[in-house]
Amino acid sequence: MQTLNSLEPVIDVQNLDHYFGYGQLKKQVLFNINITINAGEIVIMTGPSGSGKTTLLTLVGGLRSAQSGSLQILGKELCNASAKQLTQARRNHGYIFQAHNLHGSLTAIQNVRMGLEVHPKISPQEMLMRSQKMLEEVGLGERLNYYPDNLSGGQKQRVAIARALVSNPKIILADEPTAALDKQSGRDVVELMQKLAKEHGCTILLVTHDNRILDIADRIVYMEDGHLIRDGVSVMSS
Ligand SMILES: Nc1ncnc2c1ncn2[C@@H]1O[C@H](COP(=O)(O)OP(=O)(O)OP(=O)(O)O)[C@@H](O)[C@H]1O
Repeated sequence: MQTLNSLEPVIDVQNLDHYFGYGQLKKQVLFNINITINAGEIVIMTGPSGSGKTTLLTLVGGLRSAQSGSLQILGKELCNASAKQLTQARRNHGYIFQAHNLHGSLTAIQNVRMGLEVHPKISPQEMLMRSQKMLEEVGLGERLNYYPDNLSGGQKQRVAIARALVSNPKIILADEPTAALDKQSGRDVVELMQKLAKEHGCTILLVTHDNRILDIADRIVYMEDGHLIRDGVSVMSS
C-alpha cells in the first residue's frame, strides 16, 4: 500500500498542453502547464472565465484524457491513459461541483452512500455506517433521511462534501463549490472542506472566482488564456 508524506507530490503536471476539436477546428486551450501539488496541500486555482481552469481540473481528475506532456497522479501517468486506467484513477478522487449534483429521489444518507458504490468490496452495512458517520462529521447527523429538496443550499453542499469524502479519497477536486451559496454558507462550506481535508490527509485542488475564500488556500495559482501565470504561496495563509 502506498503511503504519502507531505513532501511527496500527489499531482505532478509537466509540460501539459491540451486541445479541443480536430482539423481546422482544433484549438489549443492549455499551454505548457507545470505544477506540482504535494500531499495535504490546499491549492486554489483562479483566473478569468475561459482561461482553462475547469479543463485542467477535469484532466487531473481523469474525467478526460490528457494528450500531450506528463500528468502524474499518485505516481501514475495519465497522459494517453486507457479508459480503464482513467476509471481506476478516478477512484482516488472525490468531486465537489457548483451544483451539488445530488439525486433528488435519494435521501442524504443514500446520496452519500453513492460515493462508496465504486468500491464493491465494502458490505452494504459498512456503507451505511460510514455514510452516517460522514454525515455526522459535516454536522448533518440529524438529517440522514432528508431529501435534497428539504435541505438548504449549504446543507446540500455539505451532503456533497460527505459524498466526496466518504471513500477516503487522497484528492478532492472542487469546481466553484461556493458559487451557488450566500456569503456565510459559502464560507462555512470551504472551512468545513479545509478542516476535513486536514483531518483526513486529503489534497484539495479547488477552482473558484470567489475572492472571499482565497485565504483557506496554502497556495493560489492563477490561469490566464490557457497559461498558468502565477504559482505562489498564499499571502493570506497563516
Ligand atoms: N468540450 C469543449 N469543447 C471545445 N472547447 C471547449 C470545451 N470545454 C471548454 N472549451 C474551451 O476551452 C477554453 C477553456 O475553458 P474552461 O471551461 O476550462 O475555462 P474556465 O477557466 O474553467 O472558465 P469558467 O471560469 O468560465 O468556468 C474555453 O475557450 C472554452 O470555450
